[in-house]
Amino acid sequence: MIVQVIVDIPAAQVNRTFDYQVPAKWQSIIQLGIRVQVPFGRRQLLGFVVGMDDTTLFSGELKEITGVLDYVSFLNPELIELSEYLAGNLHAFRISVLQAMLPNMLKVKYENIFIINDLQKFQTMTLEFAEQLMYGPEIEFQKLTLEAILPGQLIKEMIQAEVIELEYRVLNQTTHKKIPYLKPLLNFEDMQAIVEKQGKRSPKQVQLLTYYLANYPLMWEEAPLNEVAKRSGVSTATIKSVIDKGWFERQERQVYRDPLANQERHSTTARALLPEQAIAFNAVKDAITAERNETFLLEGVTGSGKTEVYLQLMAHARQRGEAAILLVPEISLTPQMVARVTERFSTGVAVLHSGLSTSEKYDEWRRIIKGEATIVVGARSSVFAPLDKLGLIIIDEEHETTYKQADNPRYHARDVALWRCQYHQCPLVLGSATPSLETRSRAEVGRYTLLKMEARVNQAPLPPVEIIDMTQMAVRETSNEFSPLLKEKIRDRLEKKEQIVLLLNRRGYASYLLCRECGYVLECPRCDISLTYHKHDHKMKCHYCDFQQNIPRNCPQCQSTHLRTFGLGTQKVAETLEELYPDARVIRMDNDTTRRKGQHEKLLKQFAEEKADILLGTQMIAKGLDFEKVTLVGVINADTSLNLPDFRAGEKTFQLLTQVAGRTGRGRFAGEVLIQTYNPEHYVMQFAKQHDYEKFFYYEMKRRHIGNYPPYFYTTLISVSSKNLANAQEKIYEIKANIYNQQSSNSDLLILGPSKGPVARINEYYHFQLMLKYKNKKLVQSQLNEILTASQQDLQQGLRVSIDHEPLYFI
Ligand SMILES: Nc1ncnc2c1ncn2[C@@H]1O[C@H](COP(=O)(O)OP(=O)(O)OP(=O)(O)O)[C@@H](O)[C@H]1O
Ligand SMILES: [Zn+2]
Ligand SMILES: [Zn+2]
Repeated sequence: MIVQVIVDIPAAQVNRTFDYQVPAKWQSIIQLGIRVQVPFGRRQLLGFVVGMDDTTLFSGELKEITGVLDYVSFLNPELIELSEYLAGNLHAFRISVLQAMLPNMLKVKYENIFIINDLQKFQTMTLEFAEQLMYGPEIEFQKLTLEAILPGQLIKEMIQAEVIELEYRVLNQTTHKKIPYLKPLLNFEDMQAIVEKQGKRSPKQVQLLTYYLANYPLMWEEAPLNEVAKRSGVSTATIKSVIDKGWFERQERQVYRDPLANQERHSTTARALLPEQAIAFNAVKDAITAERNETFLLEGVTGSGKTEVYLQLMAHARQRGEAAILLVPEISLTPQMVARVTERFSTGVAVLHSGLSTSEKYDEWRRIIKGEATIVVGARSSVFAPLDKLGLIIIDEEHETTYKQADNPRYHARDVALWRCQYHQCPLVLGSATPSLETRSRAEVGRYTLLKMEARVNQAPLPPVEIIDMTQMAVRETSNEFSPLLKEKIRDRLEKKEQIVLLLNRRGYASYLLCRECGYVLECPRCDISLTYHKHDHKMKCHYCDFQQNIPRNCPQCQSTHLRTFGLGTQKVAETLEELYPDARVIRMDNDTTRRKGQHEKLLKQFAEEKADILLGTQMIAKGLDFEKVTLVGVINADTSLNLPDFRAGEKTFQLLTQVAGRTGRGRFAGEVLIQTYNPEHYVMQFAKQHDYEKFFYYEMKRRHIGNYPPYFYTTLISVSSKNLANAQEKIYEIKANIYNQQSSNSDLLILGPSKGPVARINEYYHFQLMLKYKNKKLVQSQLNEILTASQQDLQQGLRVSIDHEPLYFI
């Protein structure tokens, strides 16, 4: 048997498969996607099995693999095929793509252990090898495989029969969580007899036995020890004493860590769909039933009930025995969405997100692999969930930039989903109130099917939006950030005991330190950008490289003591609110207050329970929230994100404003929105005022057409960075010249730059970039391949070269 292996080094020379022989002892356990150890030159490397065959095209003598690392594969044949497609399409190394598909667990250091679940069976099955075999309740993986004491086939059989189980153990932490269980060893009559005999002695033990007798036969099998203690009202010491007496037995049981354990769950059932919901539901349902690969854009205004449509579609797929993936932008920001899914489906849901510990995440993946979870909810990387029978993928808030990975491999979850749905011949649903221009324009030309939901579930109109012209305000004298109208409306809602959401647009915005004498702005010594003031620890920090320093007493340039912080932070706004409305209860939500795990959920829960009047936050409060009592939304500064050097600045600002405006008027109470801006006439403000995504879309499309931007052109950003300014500069010009030489007379390829990145120097690295815009992917294919191939060599010369297709971030 011959295996094709991708070795674990991201480099052009090894960006292909290598063939190896498999010794007989391992042949029965080789599967696609498992990791093996192979000799490579003088080294031993890790690699992934991506193909199996009986023959090879290699003419020399093949080497043999030297070890097997997995018995369970986290990659199925589909994902292996996908990795090849993605690597080619993204100009990334195949190994980087494979790595991105795996749960983090397999990327950290770990040891492999077999747990023996059934000692008796294990002993019987391994009888003939008993002499060589040393083991306790666990057995080292190495013993069984690398030293090949047991035949692979036997190991496989024992795994299948669940006699043994493979566990990856990170450092010293157990991955399978165990909890103690208690099991009575006495029967009913014996227990009764003991209680009678004991009389007044050992009252606590009697209390425990009486509890068992009273609840017979409940919990007599075995029950969690802590639960027994709690219910019967005895201490764990008492339980220990009855175990010592031989009346009870203590057992260890493996449990899956439940990431949702601390949330209350009510169960819900499908609601009767409203007419627009029903039309959308039926269209997608038909595609699921017909096993048709069709992509739908579900363009539904905020509060139109998209989630209910998702839930019923997932239920339909499950009924047919198929799995479904629901992608959300960021799980910690959308606890309500996760709750809705788990409330609807009581079992078989896996929730994956970055907030989970490595082990928790691993548990969830194992449930997916074993087919125990067929509905997967998660952020970007969940699109790789190894489900075998996919019936549906849904991407909620499809316009969100978090769906694109910011570093290598720079994949977009939407492209991955398109590929997987085609593979499985199933539909893809892209949902949003404000779709990305790319998606909406594909619906325009019929490549995607457009489904619209224009009415809100509560049958109420979208809330009226008022634009407040901040240039008209006597700003200099009013010392705060609130216009008189916004102040008045806040007071009004506080009096009525209704709730308020206030957005501070922090995108592209920070507070900095300025000398009022000479105008000096404190900058990062390693990056060409000003340092940001952090109030909570009173430090100046760089947002690019983590540099930090104390606030200087004197200006480094003129020694003056007149240094002042400028700019608006949530902390400062919260202070102003406190001055203006001393009795109002304010929740502040930003990176500082939500750093700790679970903090998002906690703050949102407080707000939901009306333990606060005002929710003040950055963009993290803009989406997904569904609170009936919110009747006022205020945007404190709408403009900051408009001024970014990014052709999508208008689109992103419009999406943000529309999403946050949608947080009000969702229930029985009417809502209202105030947007403070210094650009009241700007088209983004005007269309946001009208809640008119469609008009915005056509207008923005015209601008993109004139500027030759996506979706009319494909874009690729090539960046070069180096500590040496001249080298970086030289390299970027060389790349440009190469592309230009081969394509000089082509009007379908435009090259912008080279230019310095928006921040010219980050962490001592100088950045230069080149933007390619083209109509046909073939135009640049070979040049991009060349750049990738050379990148390893460049790296050795201190040059980092990267290729980013359809960049969403400009750094
Ligand atoms: N068919 C229905 N009957 C009754 N209530 C419904 C129905 N569908 C949805 N709802 C309720 O309407 C509210 C709004 O729905 P949902 O949050 O799904 O809207 P959405 O379109 O996802 O909004 P957004 O884009 O603003 O997050 C929710 O409270 C939901 O429970
Ligand atoms: Zn810095
Ligand atoms: Zn100064």
